[in-house]
Amino acid sequence: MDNIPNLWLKALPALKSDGSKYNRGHCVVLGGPVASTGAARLSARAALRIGAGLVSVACDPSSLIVYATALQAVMTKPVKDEAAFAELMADRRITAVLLGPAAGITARTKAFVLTALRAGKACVLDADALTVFQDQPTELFDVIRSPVLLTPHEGEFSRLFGKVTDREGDALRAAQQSGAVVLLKGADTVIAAPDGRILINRAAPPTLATAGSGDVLAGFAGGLMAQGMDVFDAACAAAWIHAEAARVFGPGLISEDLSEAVPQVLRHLGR
Ligand SMILES: NC(=O)C1=CN([C@@H]2O[C@H](COP(=O)(O)OP(=O)(O)OC[C@H]3O[C@@H](n4cnc5c(N)ncnc54)[C@H](OP(=O)(O)O)[C@@H]3O)[C@@H](O)[C@H]2O)[C@@H](O)CC1
Ligand SMILES: Nc1ncnc2c1ncn2[C@@H]1O[C@H](COP(=O)(O)OP(=O)(O)O)[C@@H](O)[C@H]1O
Repeated sequence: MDNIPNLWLKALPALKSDGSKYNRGHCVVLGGPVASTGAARLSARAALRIGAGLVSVACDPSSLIVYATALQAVMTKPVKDEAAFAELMADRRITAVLLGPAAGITARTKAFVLTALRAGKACVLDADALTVFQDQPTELFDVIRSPVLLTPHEGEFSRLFGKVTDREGDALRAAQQSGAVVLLKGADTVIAAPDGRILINRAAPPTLATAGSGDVLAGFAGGLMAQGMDVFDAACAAAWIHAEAARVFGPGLISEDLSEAVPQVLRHLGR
């Protein structure tokens, strides 16, 4: 079935007139090292634009100066090691965590993913947060109990689940195997849930084939999940809004433009 707004529009977070930023959720994005901060910044801005009340980049103290200088509404949380990240994850006001964009294929990234999952957080795992489990994917699947969204492109998908031969069947099998919602990116994006739900986001503009657009998509999903949206609905809404933002912006799109087109897309959706 095609991914159309009527399928998730009622679940899209709506503002309460007497609400505060704390009612809109807090999304934490894991930041990469000092030379690779752009991807997490794109994700964090996307999470904020889609409506999360607070967004923080959790980063190593060695890269703090870059994030702190570059970010404005997005906050920073220095975390020097796994224990500090576990302490951050114990904050019940943090309602979603996004890990992976340019995080690094390192033991630290793997440990932080496992820590967020063991804390029971709603998580979006993208890019390096998937690749770090390529030698033993069951190490990841075994700790998935909370609402989790995996957002691989075909290269990342093949590292965890094997080569893609049938995009819909493979995404569904991956969701059932991992216990997570799987969003398999591509010109047509497949979103599959462990319970058998599956939608295809068709006809996204090819202008999305640009560096960092997947980081923005992960940020949209994380921002929606932080607001309490069901993980499958959040994945479908994020994929649709991502494509629509590209359509609205038109030619010459770079990843930075996607978040800036979100207000227009939300207005058209009646938000
Ligand atoms: N601004 C920033 O800071 C940005 C930082 N970024 C960060 O860079 C890091 C590396 O991420 P990455 O995705 O570029 O590389 P990687 O994980 O090696 O996989 C690529 C290999 O997989 C394969 N492949 C198959 N199908 C594919 C497909 N549909 N789309 C893409 N690849 C596909 C293909 O193999 P081939 O088919 O060529 O043999 C290809 O060689 C990661 O941390 C990411 O977050 C980026 O987000 C960009 C913006
Ligand atoms: N030809 C295309 N047409 C439509 N959408 C595309 C096309 N190529 C890629 N995309 C979309 O662009 C995004 C690319 O994400 P990803 O591969 O993770 O890139 P990055 O790592 O640079 O962020 C995905 O949402 C994917 O579905």
